[in-house]
Amino acid sequence: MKYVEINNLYKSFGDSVAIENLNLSIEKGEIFGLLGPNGAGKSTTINILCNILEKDRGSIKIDNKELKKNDRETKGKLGIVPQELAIFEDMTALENTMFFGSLYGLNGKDLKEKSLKALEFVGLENTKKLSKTFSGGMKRRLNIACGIVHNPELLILDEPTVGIDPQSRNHIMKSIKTLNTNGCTIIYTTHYMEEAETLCKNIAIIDKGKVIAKGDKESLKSIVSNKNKFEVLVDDITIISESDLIEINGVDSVEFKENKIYISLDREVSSLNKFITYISSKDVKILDIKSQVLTLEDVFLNLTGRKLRD
Ligand SMILES: Nc1ncnc2c1ncn2[C@@H]1O[C@H](COP(=O)(O)OP(=O)(O)OP(=O)(O)O)[C@@H](O)[C@H]1O
Repeated sequence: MKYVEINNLYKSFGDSVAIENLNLSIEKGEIFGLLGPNGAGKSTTINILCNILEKDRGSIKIDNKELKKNDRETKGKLGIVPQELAIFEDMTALENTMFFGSLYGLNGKDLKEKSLKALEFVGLENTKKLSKTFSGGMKRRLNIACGIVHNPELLILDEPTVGIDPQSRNHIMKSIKTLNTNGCTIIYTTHYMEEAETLCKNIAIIDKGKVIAKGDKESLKSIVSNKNKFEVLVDDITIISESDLIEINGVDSVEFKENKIYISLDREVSSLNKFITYISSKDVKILDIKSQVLTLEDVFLNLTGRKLRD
């Protein structure tokens, strides 16, 4: 079931077009990745989704309802974790989450309980200090707690891991997975393709305000190639026959160099197992396998001639 439907969304700032007839649909319960380089239009798209910015034209439906200004019911279903930290530095973590919870209409015991739960979720439940004393990663985690305090059905995260240490990054990635497992639909914008690969099932790659490719990871990669390539180091290559290998279903090409086999396999056929079984049957030891599996970076490079990150 579709939870978010964006049709022909258009937004310009003066002469500069930020979003040009963007179409996206996001399924209920998925983590959807919006991947693109700086200036691609990710923040503009999600700021329109959250009613922070007004669109020029196009339509947005959330949970089958056209998004309108000041729609309290839809607002209550959304949680936003903005790219710029939206926390009050002179308040504690709990004061922050309680403030944001109250904006969503929570109050009394419910507000305190949900605020504490959100802090526990991001691992900040025992922090009593003012937020200005927090590390960058802790501030980012608090930013997330403020966005989830009211248990949103749809959580939109705008580059939530920019400029933080690997430990906080891992914590955030894990939290997002758990939120999703608990039923929250998530839109995750990033220019880190590794994050999109790890978290998201479906991804839209945007560039210069346009969707240049969308689909699940495998279909995006098949834009570039439908082959996976491996470099396999063996202890004795002389026992192996190139013609036997090429006979294996799904093997596209084979090349021998010194004690290495360079093999290209059809992505749709699981032939790696058969290849390994063949090598083992010859009593040859595999010393190392290096995968040259395609990444979303390759897809972006192929489509635009540029890298995601300069
Ligand atoms: N308030 C604004 N006024 C003028 N131009 C803007 C404004 N906001 C965004 N833009 C322009 O719109 C385009 C899309 O910007 P946007 O911030 O949506 O990109 P992004 O993909 O989120 O990039 P980043 O990762 O750098 O935030 C850019 O060319 C940007 O300069």
